[in-house]
Amino acid sequence: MSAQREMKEKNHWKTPVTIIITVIGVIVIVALVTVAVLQNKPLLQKYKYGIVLDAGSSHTALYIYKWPAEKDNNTGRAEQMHVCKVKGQGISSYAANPWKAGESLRACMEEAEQWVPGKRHHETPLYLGATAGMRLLNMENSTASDKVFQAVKEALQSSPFSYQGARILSGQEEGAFGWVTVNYLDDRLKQGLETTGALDLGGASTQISFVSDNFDGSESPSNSVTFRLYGNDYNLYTHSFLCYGKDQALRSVVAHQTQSGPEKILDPCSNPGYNTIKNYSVLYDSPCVSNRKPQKAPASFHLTGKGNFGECQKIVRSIFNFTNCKYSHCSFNGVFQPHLQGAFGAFSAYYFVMSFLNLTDTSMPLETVKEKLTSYCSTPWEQIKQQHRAVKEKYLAEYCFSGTYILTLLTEGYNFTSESYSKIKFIKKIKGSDAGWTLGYMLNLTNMIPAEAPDTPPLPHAGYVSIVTIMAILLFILFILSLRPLWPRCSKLPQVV
Ligand SMILES: Nc1ccn([C@@H]2O[C@H](COP(=O)(O)OP(=O)(O)OP(=O)(O)O)[C@@H](O)[C@H]2O)c(=O)n1
Ligand SMILES: [Ca+2]
Repeated sequence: MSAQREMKEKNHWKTPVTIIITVIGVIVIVALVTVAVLQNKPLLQKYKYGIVLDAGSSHTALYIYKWPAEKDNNTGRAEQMHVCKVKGQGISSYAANPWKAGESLRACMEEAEQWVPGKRHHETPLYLGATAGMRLLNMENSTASDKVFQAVKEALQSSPFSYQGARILSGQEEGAFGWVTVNYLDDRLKQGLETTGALDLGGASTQISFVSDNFDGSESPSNSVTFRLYGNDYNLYTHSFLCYGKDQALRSVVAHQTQSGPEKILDPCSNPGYNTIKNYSVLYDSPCVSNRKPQKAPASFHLTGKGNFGECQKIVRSIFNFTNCKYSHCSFNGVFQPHLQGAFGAFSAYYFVMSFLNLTDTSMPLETVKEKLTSYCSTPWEQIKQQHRAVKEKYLAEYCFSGTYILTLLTEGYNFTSESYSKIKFIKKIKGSDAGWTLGYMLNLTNMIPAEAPDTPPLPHAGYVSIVTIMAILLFILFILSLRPLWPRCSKLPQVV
């Protein structure tokens, strides 16, 4: 008897009504989950591209960036895809042959055509930003600078990309966009984290940019740049020192030693045994030193290395003016600077020089840094050349000066102490992209960093799909239960009390 009842109870699950309900239910669940998955599935990754040419004083580099094409992809970050170093010197060096400045860019422009997919060429923005080399040329000879720009524009316009302009960046822009790059790549902006300061050392100018709690811009408005990024307000302190890039600073240091127009100098910033002949007119052919050209001087002078860090530092110090500060605090040359705050990323020549000298470890006490520089500077030139055969002689000859200059600029110019010095990181790249102003410049011009934080979906995609699936199954079970009165013989089922 009980076996018979059991059979019947089992059989009622096979009645047509229940079978139809089950089939419809399964179809509904499958449909719901499919819609949820398809609707929210990230589309096949497509990329957009952007190109920025960094026309620096010593060289030009072409950067290609790429980022996921979907606008609402909040996880996508623009990243460097490729960099092409333009052969030869910076565009300002072509003042006498402007068309050559345009020609010099062609090889990298052709390389860029290979990197960016053909169908994206016409929609890929192309920018050129020139920095301190062109600022100086523009000051010295604006006609020549205009001609260089004309040649450069023609070369860029003849490419298949969407040319958006070529211009000289102001020092503030150069500093601020370097800061944006560093903090964007570190994801500090999106997450509203404490920001990292940016230290950029170029050939002709140097920039310092950081956020300081006791800087609101009122004391020196020209050093203030404000941003609203991802819903956060930033009041950035930034300053660019023209003529304090490494090449122009070296000019000043040599100019300091040639004020009387001598035929030979014993230079403490060059290694012992280093010998070269320098031309007076070449040395003084820069607005950074031209007003100091000795009245009476031969055509050239002999420079012989002495290799003495202490003496070199004395001369380096002399190119900074530490008197006359009309503000509460100054760095040098009467320029306002608030108290240093937080961590700093130091890139471009800071990195080239300090990595060559094995001095990127900033936990090293400043005294040890000095000792290492003292030892490097006093190493004979022949020995240096033998130890670094792969390094260009031009760079090699300058590392004693460059190391001394960097240490002096940081500790005496910007007032980094042993404690704050340890918060500097000498960096070249962050997550595969070069630190520098170019990425920040492009992000700004393409409006890629929103002022307000984008609305993020409350759930990640997988969580969303799981919840929809569970809900659909629950709804189905409830639906089945609600049909209980229709179940044949259900009323005869034993009641659970
Ligand atoms: N491996 C390298 C590459 C470059 N340099 C030197 O580093 C300095 C700065 O280079 P860079 O940052 O590229 O300067 P620019 O952008 O050309 O100059 P600026 O920003 O002032 O326009 C130059 O003196 C260059 O000779 C170096 O010592 N070692
Ligand atoms: Ca630069």
